[in-house]
Amino acid sequence: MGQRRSGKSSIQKVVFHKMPANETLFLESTNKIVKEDITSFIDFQVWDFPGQINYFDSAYDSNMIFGDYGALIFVIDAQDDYIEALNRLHHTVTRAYKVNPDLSFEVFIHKVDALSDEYKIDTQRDIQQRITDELADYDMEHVRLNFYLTSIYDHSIFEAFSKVIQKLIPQLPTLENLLNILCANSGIEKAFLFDVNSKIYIATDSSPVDMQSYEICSDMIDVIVDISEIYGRTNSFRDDFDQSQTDTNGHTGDYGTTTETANDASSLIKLNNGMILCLRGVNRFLALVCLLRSDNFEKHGLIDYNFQCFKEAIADVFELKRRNAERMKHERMGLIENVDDSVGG
Ligand SMILES: Nc1nc2c(ncn2[C@@H]2O[C@H](COP(=O)(O)OP(=O)(O)OP(=O)(O)O)[C@@H](O)[C@H]2O)c(=O)[nH]1
Repeated sequence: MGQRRSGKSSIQKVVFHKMPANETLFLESTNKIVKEDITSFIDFQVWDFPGQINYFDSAYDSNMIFGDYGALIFVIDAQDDYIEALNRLHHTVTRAYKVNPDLSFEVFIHKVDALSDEYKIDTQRDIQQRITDELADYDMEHVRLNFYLTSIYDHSIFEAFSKVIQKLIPQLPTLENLLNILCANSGIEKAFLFDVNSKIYIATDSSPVDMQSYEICSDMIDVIVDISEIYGRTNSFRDDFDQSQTDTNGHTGDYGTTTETANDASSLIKLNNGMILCLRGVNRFLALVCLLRSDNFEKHGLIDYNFQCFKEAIADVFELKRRNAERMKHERMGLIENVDDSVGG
């Protein structure tokens, strides 16, 4: 949500449709709610609310708008006067919180590409202060809002979206734990588990994320996708991530003739600062990208073995999730049958 022209549709197009940032200049204003299904390691929907609609109008049902959702992202154009946007944010938060207190509120202070570093920080501080004061005036200081400085012209929008999505993944602590174990036992400096389609990272190990490592790991996905689209046997690494195997060291892998090799996409890039970037396909949607010192890569047999264990553990985590979802579905159906029985009886 957010004011007109604040950049909502651009964010959606850049993150989920790979639209180059400068092409968003030609996007037309959205005039109805656009719902988009994202199919990935978890299935979710992204709704784009047109800025021109006043959804506080009694014609709109608050339960429908704020009801069953995980996160509300409010986009504020930092290059514009944001007082009106803050009023709207305040109304939105107070109304949404009443309907759905579990909703996480995420504020993207957007289009910061044109602002100096100092001005960015001042803007964030000002926005944060104003909205906190306003919420406090309405006895709502306990409602937590998270703030991000974003732009579609750099990686910040992917980083912010990653953090929003991570909060919606119940398995996050398990994934982080697995990454920590993998890093500690393989001499890996930093590891990210990426959703290949959107370049959102769904988990990372607990060492601090420095922007440079994140950017280079995220860029590696683009490089590999591009190379595989040109030289891979399948048409698209992204579409057929589980069927392709690329190796930038010169030899192309044996393309998934068996399911054993199906998820074995792998690639190595040696950087000239003595570090190695390593990508491994984990499943149809996910890839692990890690950064390690070249001396640690000498033990690559160990790394391969550890990685295999990691991959199996990830498969177990998602298999458990699938089985739980199925069990809940059956339980619900059982309940419905019971209700039918009792109604029929
Ligand atoms: N400089 C800069 N411009 C941006 C950024 N994101 C979006 N824009 C521009 O902002 C303008 C409006 O973007 P839209 O995505 O159409 O805005 P919207 O919020 O969806 O607007 P409505 O559909 O009217 O609600 C476009 O010209 C984009 O190119 C950004 O990060 N930086």
